[in-house]
Amino acid sequence: MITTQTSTPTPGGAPEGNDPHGNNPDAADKGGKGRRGSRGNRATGAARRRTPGRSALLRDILFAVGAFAVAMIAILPGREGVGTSISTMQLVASMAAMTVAAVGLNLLMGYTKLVSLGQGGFYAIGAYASAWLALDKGWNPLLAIVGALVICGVIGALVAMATMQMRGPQFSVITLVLAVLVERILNEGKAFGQLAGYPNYAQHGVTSMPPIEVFGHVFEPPMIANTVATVMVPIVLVTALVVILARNIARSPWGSSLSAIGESEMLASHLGVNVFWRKVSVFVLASVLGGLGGVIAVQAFSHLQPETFDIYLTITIVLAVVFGGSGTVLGPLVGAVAVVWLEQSPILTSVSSFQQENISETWYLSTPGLVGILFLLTLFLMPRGIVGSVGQLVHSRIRGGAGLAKAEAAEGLSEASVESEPIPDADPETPHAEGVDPDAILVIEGAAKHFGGLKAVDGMDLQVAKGQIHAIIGPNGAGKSTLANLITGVYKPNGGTISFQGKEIGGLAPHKISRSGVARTFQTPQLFHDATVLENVLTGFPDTGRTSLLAAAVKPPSRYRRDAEMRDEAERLLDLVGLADLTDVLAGELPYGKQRALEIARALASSPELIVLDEPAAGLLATESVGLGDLLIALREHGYALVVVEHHMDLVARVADKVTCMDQGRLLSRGTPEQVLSDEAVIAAYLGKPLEEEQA
Ligand SMILES: Nc1ncnc2c1ncn2[C@@H]1O[C@H](COP(=O)(O)OP(=O)(O)OP(=O)(O)O)[C@@H](O)[C@H]1O
Repeated sequence: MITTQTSTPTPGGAPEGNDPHGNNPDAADKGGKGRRGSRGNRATGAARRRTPGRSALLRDILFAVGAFAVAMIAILPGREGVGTSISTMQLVASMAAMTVAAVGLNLLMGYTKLVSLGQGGFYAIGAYASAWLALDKGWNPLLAIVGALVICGVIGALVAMATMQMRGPQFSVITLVLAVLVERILNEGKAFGQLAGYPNYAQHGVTSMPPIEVFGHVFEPPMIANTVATVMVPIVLVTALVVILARNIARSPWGSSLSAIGESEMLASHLGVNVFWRKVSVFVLASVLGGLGGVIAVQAFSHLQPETFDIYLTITIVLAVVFGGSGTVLGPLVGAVAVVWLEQSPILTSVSSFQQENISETWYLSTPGLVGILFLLTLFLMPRGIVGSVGQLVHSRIRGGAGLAKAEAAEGLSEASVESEPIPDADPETPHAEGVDPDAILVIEGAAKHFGGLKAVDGMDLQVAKGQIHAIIGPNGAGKSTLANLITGVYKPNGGTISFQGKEIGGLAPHKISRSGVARTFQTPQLFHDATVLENVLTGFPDTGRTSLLAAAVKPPSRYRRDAEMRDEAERLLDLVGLADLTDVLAGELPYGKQRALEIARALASSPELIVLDEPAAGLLATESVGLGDLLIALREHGYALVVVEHHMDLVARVADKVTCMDQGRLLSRGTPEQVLSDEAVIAAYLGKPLEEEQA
């Protein structure tokens, strides 16, 4: 699910005031000025901006304090260092190792919907590499850990770059093969102690890993009776830190970009996300966290057992994520703790014994089999996992269907809503009211797109100026959507040029075109149905594509400020399109017409210069269509250039400044709505029927 975006520093470290889309503190101030002139609750805008930042900071501090407190409480039983606490501390360490690996996998599988079955492989690489560097290469143990994590990151990057064009089963199978290969190589390769394990007394003449030593302080593992297992302190603190940083990431625009990719890669790229590199980044991050899980295991147990790193390890990590709640912040922690506890609990041992006694001594489901059954039960009975299910229950109790009722009760794209809010100018520096020179910002010359022998677009020209609504009409299959897709980068043209604000954009990736100031809406609204209306708009801000991973994880103070600004701006845009009362309603609960309005609000969040709308009136009621027309006119008056692919001629006749009619990929007619809609050739192209019949 798309999580609420919290504040974000200016992406790429650029000064915030220089954001080309105007989504910066200054822009927020502009919004603030606009609001002062308009409706009632606007006076509280500044107060609202400050409050979310403060409460978010407070929530984050509480979460961090809670995480560190739980971590320290977990190792309290080992504070005396008595022998009986060894097994408890090893259990806690196993939970910590599993949590860290599961947190990494959750970013990949839960948010990005890339189901990797290779996490156990990275766990093994982290474990073996840190042991190998420390023992065979004589590295300082701390440095060996860093080296192991770098190795995991590099291998993760190579695997990611080789597999990121794949999705679904292909990707999963390749990562599964990776996990199997890694296990065989590490367990049987001569350098790593063959089947005897590594490090291992028989093969290497050492009994255990050298413990980490920092400034003369030795971090002892929970292995020796009457010795305090001091390594447990860094283990649980690192685990808590990983959970905190992962929460920051998941709730940042960077995290939203992962959810966007999980929903639809095409949509994510139109939101300005470089999908390939974002997927590579999250895979590398997951690989490093998988490796860190293995490192923790080595530090806690001081040796490696080959049988620990079989394919069952990978399945256990996947189970931890699914059981706890895939795509939730706390799910991997809860799942890891539950699964590790269950595996080592007397319950499963008793069940195994019961099977042996009552079913067969030779055929019975051992722990992996029983955990497998648990996996299946989770998928069938609780697909959202523990945290996801509890969250859903709480959410529905709190909301009590109020959201849906609100969505049903609220008016559509009403005239009042359109007039209520001033819209930010597309470019405040440039005058663009009617009568002002409308220089074309979009210039298409000879554009062509062929699908095999079919010329979907065949030598089209088009010019669209600031503050102009240019409607594209034509019978079904004329090439209108293909032209829209050429402008927004979905297709690379086979010929011709497409320049936007003087720069050639033909053939650029959608995220680059989006970042240059072109937004779009789709024939069928592409929304995050499990996210709220407000969260959907928040994904439209350029931050989704531009926030760095480091900024997302660390969450500097500027993020809180930016978060408040974005929320303020998002609420204003929702007011503009008539959804102000539905901010907390799930997008999937909105009627179709309001989903279209929401898509427009999200498009506006990127502060575009040009918006391409693909059949925005499709599926709208007549009253909604009127409201949509009002909104389009309002957008034009504020300088946006609009390309509207549309079949509804009443809407076209009312709002368009210019109309281009296409047929069989070519220009059929162009002019004012009156000229084009009365053109004999256009009428003939619509099967000889009056245009009203075509749209019916
Ligand atoms: N990805 C594709 N692969 C093959 N052919 C395609 C593809 N996309 C569009 N076409 C074909 O290109 C032609 C133009 O399609 P396009 O969707 O652009 O028309 P349109 O004017 O938008 O039609 P409609 O009004 O029905 O949406 C059609 O013949 C269509 O079948």
